[in-house]
Amino acid sequence: MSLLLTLADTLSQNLRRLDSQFPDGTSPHLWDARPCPALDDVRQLPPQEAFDLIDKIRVDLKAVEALIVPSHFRLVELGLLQYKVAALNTVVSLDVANALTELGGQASLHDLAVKVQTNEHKLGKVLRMLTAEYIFQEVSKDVFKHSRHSIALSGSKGASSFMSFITDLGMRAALGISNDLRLPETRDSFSEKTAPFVKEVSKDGTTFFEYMMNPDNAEMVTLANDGVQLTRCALLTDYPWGDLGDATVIDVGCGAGDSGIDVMKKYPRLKWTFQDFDHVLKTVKENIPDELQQNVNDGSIQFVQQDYFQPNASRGDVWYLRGVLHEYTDEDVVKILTHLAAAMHETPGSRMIINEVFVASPVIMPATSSFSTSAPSDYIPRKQSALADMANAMTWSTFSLFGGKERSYAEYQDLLNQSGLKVSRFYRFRTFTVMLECELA
Ligand SMILES: C[S@@+](CC[C@H](N)C(=O)[O-])C[C@H]1O[C@@H](n2cnc3c(N)ncnc32)[C@H](O)[C@@H]1O
Repeated sequence: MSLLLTLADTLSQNLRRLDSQFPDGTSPHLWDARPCPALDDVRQLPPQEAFDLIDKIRVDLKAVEALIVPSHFRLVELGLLQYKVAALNTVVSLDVANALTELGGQASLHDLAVKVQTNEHKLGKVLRMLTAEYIFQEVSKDVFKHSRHSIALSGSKGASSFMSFITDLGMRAALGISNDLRLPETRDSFSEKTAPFVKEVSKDGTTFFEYMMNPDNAEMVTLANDGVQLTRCALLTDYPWGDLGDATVIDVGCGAGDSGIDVMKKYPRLKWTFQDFDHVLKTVKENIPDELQQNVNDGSIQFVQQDYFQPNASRGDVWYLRGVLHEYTDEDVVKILTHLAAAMHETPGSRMIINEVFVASPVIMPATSSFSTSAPSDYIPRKQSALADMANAMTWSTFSLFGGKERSYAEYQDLLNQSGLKVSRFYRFRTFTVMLECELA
């Protein structure tokens, strides 16, 4: 059977299986200007089987595209993707989604252009870049209407602020990636000081972290919080926090402490030690909500100033590192992990949990397989972030702005082994992050 027919059969089967995952009348819609309840609420996750099917279907749909599009068009189209990004950036900065809502959810191009004060012809071209992605829809010539995805850009708490960040500052930083890999002074660097943001955007040595902390750019912190929502529900749901009972979790390099706070709200029996520098802990203390104040008063929540490059003073059952290790070179990661392994020796049975984005291979084709007639979705590796393509894009986004090094499962395994630890379990979340559980070797 040809690859085209294999894909036709596999997609047909998987789409039918996916449809059966949605109870009657809840199958995803596209044209109605409202979110799809089963998929578009960041506070809930689709069932595991539906999530896996969606991942597979997307890989096979890309294969169909790659199969039927001539190489010269395929490559040029990929090279022109910046115009999609620019279109998204334009509708966000002109606030087209809210304008369309105010015009009743459907409007002529003329009325829309008048409302957002731009040129009608250019706006039409921008909108059509997006209707091709089913963001907005053209319902008759030059008449545009909201779709399920464009409605997400409207409202004061819509996706638009995060979109404006990744399509503007993110795009500018991304332009520095090829030079970063090419130039001898940056190609082996994972430092925030040489990150593409510094070279392409700030140009005066200001790092992205310093830029974020500048009170003039206060909106950056809110934006970062919007990004967090893409992974938070999976962090709370796909790791068995409830099985930890009343264990003590040490939140190493806790930052604002938001993930620990959310975990404790859901699992109030847990004891929690926030570790970071004093000035950071001050903010964490301010962030503790009323419902957890009693845990502070009775000592179930503690705040400990701790440099993770020094021997660790705390004792605990679960050592939690979220978004910490990707900031460091391999040598520094081994230093941090070795100190933590020494502390874990003080509490028999303790474990470490590492929450990161893992570098992922969208598809790995064994050279000996009958791949030419199998669907690529049968070759998605499991020990990595799900949504591989999105996960990898996220790693580039982080690197372009902050520097640092996101790693694969095998790379983490190697660093853990060098530090006296070993992987005990792997949790592939229903998002692009994972949890790696480890114990003393
Ligand atoms: C990328 S943030 C991660 C924050 C948090 N875990 C989260 O998930 O949002 C890294 C944190 O590590 C802290 N940090 C940096 N160097 C440190 C060190 N040597 N010892 C302890 N904490 C450190 C920073 O202050 C920052 O809050």
